[in-house]
Amino acid sequence: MEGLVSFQPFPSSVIQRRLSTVYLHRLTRSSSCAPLRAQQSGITGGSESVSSALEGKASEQEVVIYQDEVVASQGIRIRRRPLTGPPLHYVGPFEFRLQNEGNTPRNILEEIVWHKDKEVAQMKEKRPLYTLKKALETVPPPRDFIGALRSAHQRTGLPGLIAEVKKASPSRGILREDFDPVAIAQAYEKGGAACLSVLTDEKYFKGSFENLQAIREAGVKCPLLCKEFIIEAWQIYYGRSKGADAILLIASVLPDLDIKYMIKICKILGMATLVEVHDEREMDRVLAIEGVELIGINNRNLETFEVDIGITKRLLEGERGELIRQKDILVVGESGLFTPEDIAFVQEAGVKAVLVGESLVKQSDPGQGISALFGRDVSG
Ligand SMILES: O=C(O)c1ccccc1NCC(=O)[C@H](O)[C@H](O)COP(=O)(O)O
Repeated sequence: MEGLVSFQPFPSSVIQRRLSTVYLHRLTRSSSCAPLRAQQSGITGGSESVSSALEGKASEQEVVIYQDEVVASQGIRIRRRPLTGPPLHYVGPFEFRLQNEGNTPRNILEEIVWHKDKEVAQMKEKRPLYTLKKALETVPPPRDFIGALRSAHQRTGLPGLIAEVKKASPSRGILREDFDPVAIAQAYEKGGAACLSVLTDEKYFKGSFENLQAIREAGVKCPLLCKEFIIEAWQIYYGRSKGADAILLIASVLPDLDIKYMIKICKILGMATLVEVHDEREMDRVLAIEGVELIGINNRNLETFEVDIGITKRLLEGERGELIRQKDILVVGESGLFTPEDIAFVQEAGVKAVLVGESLVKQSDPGQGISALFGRDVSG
C-alpha cells in the first residue's frame, strides 16, 4: 500500500539503526529462528546444527541477514509481522505514522499470519509450554492419520476423505449458519470420512480449539487434523493437548528449516504432518525435506483465492510424480472439489486422498454429501 507522503524523514544511518532494532526483536521471534527459540524455551527436537551456527558465532545482524537470505532464496513471499508497527515520522513539532508496504499485510494470508503472531504470543503467556507438556501426559495417544487415509483408499478404491469442519472462510464468508461442529463431525464419520480437518482459527474461519476438543471428546474415532496457521512449535503442543492427531504446515509461510524442525517435533509427539504446497517451487522444496510422508496440494491460491484443480495435475506430472511414487509419499488434493468428476480428475492425477470443506459442509446432511461427492456410498 502507498504511504501518505513520500519523503524520507531520516538519514540512512538512522534508518539502519531502526532496522537493526526490528531485527534484534526478530532474532528471538521470527520464523526461521524457531529451532533456536525452541532450545531457549525447552522444546525438544531442535536442529542442533543450525542452532550452533546461529548461537554466538555470528553477530545478530549477520544472523538476520542470513535469515532473510534463506527466506528469499526459498521464494517465500509471506513476511512476518514487523514488531515495531508503522515507523514514526516527524514534521516539525508533529509526529505521525505512515501506512506502507513494509508495515501493512500485502494479502490475506500475510494478514492471517501477522494476526497469528500476536495471538500466539498472548496464548503462550496463558499456557506456557511446561503446562502443555504436563497436560499431554493425560491426553489419549494420537491416532494414525496417514494409516486411516491409506486404508480408506484401499477399501474403496477412491481417495481417502479428509472432511473439513468449516464454518466460514475469508473467500466465501459464512458457509453454514446452523453450525454444530460435533454433529457435523459425526455425520462425516457416518458418511465414510477417513479423517477430519477441524479449523481452529477464530478470527478468519470462525473455528476454535474448543471445537477440536469437543469433537474428540464426543467419541469421534476419525483421526483429527488441526487446521491452523502454524508459525511456532508451541502451537503443535497446544493442538495435541486438544486432541489433534495431525497438523498442517504451509510451505508458503514456513522456511525449510522450520518445516524440518516441526516434523521432528510431530514425530516425537506421534503426530502426522500435512505439508501444503501450491506451486512447483514449494513442491520441490518439500520433496527435498527428509521425513515428509504426506503432502497436500492446495488448489486454492491463499494470496488471491483463485481456485484451479488443474494445479494438482500440474504438480504431479513428470519427475515430481515419479519421485513422489518412489518415496511412497501420500498426496492429498485440497480445495475446490465439488463433484464426482472433480474427484476422478485429481485421482487420475495421482492423489490418494482429498481434503474437502465447502461442498460438504453446505449440505443439509453433510454425511450424505459425501456419497454425492464420490458418486456412491463409501461408508461401508
Ligand atoms: O478457504 C479460504 O478462503 C482460505 C483463505 C485463506 C487461507 C486458507 C483458506 N482455506 C483453507 C483451505 O485450504 C480450505 O479450507 C480447504 O482446502 C478446503 O477447501 P474447500 O473444499 O474449497 O472448502
